[in-house]
Amino acid sequence: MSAVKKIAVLTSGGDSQGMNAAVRAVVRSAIFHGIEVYGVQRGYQGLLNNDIFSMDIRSVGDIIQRGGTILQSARCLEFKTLEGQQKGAAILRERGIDGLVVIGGDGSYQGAAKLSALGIKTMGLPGTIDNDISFTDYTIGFDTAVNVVVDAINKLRDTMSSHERSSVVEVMGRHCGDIALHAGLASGAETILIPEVPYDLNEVADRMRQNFEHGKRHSIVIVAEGVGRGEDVADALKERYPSIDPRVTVLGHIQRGGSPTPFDRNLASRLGDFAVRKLIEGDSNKACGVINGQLVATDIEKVVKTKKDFNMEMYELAQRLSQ
Ligand SMILES: Nc1ncnc2c1ncn2[C@@H]1O[C@H](COP(=O)(O)OP(=O)(O)O)[C@@H](O)[C@H]1O
Ligand SMILES: O=P(O)(O)OC[C@H]1O[C@](O)(COP(=O)(O)O)[C@@H](O)[C@@H]1O
Ligand SMILES: [Mg+2]
Repeated sequence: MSAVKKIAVLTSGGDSQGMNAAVRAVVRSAIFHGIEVYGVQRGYQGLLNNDIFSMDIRSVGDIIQRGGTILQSARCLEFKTLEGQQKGAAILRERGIDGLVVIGGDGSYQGAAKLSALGIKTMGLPGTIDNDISFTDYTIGFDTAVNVVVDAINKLRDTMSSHERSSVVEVMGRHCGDIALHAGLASGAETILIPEVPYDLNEVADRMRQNFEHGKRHSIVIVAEGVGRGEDVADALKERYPSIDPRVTVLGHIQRGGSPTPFDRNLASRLGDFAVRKLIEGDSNKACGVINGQLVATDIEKVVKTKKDFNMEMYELAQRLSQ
């Protein structure tokens, strides 16, 4: 006997590649288990607007390969208030919807926790490119975003080496350096500036000068947006070492677009199905993730309170290899 009869799914916060694959998995897994499933348009904003529609097997056809989210996403201030949350829970209850899968980041998770306290069974799926969610090794969209960054840096390397120039590349990651770190190691960047590790621009400039003196004619500096603007880092480096004259590239929202990698599609598919099975078992207020390849469900409060471990070993390796 399933603990839920009708469930809904929404995507919220910054979108990420693979959200569609997750929506597809939720819808098809629910239908497979004989549960009715609804889509909520535009995250919590759509919930408050009662923008909810019935979904079937075909409504998620031909989306596994598409970036963005067919359900669209939004940020909704009203939902941060108790009145907003009560209104959302009442709308779901009136429709007989007793379970909700929320695909989003830490903010969206907190909304899911509030709904759970109001009697709606909720499951969170980590949909964000930042990889800033604890109790999961990876978030849906992170792998694709890293691929976008590495692809861009490959292109930059071509022109930078032709002109013996340095490049400062600003990447996303509001409070988390994972995109910068993973893309930095994979693309052989000389310098990776991230919020988790303090840095000294004098040292960075000195290192670039030493490298130049030892025959290195171009270099890549990756700056996670959580550290500051790439433009400011470039100005500061030029001030300290005028002959560098770096060019700045801000990758911006390009990193949130494009077809999800097979890794992200598979992660999303596994997590979407897992969330539905957890709801069927009667579980609620959980964040679904994958740790060492195993699917796990952790209390949302614990997840939002815990800062994700930073991989210092990987950071040090990137430094050692980029002499
Ligand atoms: N503390 C909270 N309580 C209830 N809802 C919240 C809370 N924080 C965020 N939300 C909802 O989740 C939405 C997305 O959160 P946000 O932090 O912008 O993105 P993300 O989920 O990607 O971290 C917010 O616009 C809001 O509607
Ligand atoms: O889409 P916006 O509002 O410009 O937000 C940009 C932010 O969203 C992200 O892409 C993803 O962050 P969230 O998952 O928390 O929404 C960050 O890397 C970036 O700082
Ligand atoms: Mg967030």
